[in-house]
Amino acid sequence: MITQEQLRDAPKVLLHDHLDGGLRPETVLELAAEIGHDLPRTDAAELGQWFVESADSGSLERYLETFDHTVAVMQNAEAIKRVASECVQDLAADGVVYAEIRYAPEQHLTAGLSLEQVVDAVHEGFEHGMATAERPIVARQLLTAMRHKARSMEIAELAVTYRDAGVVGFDIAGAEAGYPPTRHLDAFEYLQRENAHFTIHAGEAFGLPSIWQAIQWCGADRLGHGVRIIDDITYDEAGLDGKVELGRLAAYVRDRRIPLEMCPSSNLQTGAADSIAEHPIGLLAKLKFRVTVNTDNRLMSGTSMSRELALLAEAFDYGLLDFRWFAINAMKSAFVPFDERLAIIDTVIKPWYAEALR
Ligand SMILES: O=c1[nH]cnc2c1ncn2[C@H]1C[C@H](O)[C@@H](CO)O1
Ligand SMILES: [Zn+2]
Repeated sequence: MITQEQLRDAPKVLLHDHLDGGLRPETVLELAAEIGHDLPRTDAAELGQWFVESADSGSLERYLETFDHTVAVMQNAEAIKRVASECVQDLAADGVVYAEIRYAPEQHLTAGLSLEQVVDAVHEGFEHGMATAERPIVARQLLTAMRHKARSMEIAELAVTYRDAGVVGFDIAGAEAGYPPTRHLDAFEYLQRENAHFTIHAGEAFGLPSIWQAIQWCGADRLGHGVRIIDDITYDEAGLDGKVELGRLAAYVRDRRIPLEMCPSSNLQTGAADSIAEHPIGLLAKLKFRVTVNTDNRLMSGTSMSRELALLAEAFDYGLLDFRWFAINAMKSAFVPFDERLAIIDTVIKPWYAEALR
């Protein structure tokens, strides 16, 4: 049995976490009071509960409505810096040693900040967070463009401009149905020409065509969620132990070792999966897809990396060897340069597990 302490201490790698989905409820309250923004609750614990319950909606569109409040309080540089710093501190306290944290700069301009000022504020917040965290952590930014809007090219250029200043990649997010990845093909083609990295939210609220486009048209390095790849896999009722056949797309994803940024709790809330035990991650991990475990939105799901691992351990009987595999999978899939990935694997992840598994 893994103890709570081991779960927290185990070095974890997080590739999919939204900055505007991970605020502390107390911070939302304080920042809202500063700018006179009305919130649905006035007590921190109740507000935290409200986010989880409202996000627990069964649809991605309704889940996303809760972000109106977090985005509203992240419109000035001081607020953004604070949120960014606290995010890094909270992840480090939970044993995350490497994190890529994403947000959409275009959503933080209503009080007059420029896109560059937003990225600078997050950068300063991350630097502060890393310097003050209770454990060592490396935090990097991914810049997201909203898929229903039309600023992806501009945001992709911003990601390239800031590639040596804490930004390691690009992403698109928001409602998936009706907004296919190819809508932003120019941005993805530009990034490929610039030798830049990107991931795409795909196969969460829409199925295989979204995943296929993300990979075969847009050239995504990784898939955000990607749970619906399960629709291209046939397996009998015996499920995990029976006969399994991969379709061409699923085989391609596995053959090419395309990382899946899986977020179990978030998927239950948006209706992408019915329970942790039935979540495709069980079968995908068993079939040795490049599976990684992530939080998506800690505030909306009331979760943390160690909680996600605990839920999986309970459902699939995972132990330290599985956690080690998830951490190494994720670190191999990170967007920082190869030597930096290897250094964290060799000097942080492997030594901790070697000791814990002794
Ligand atoms: O899981 C998600 N799917 C699609 N979009 C998402 C998800 N979680 C957060 N977002 C959106 C809402 C945020 O405001 C935006 C940028 O972080 O990304
Ligand atoms: Zn997400």
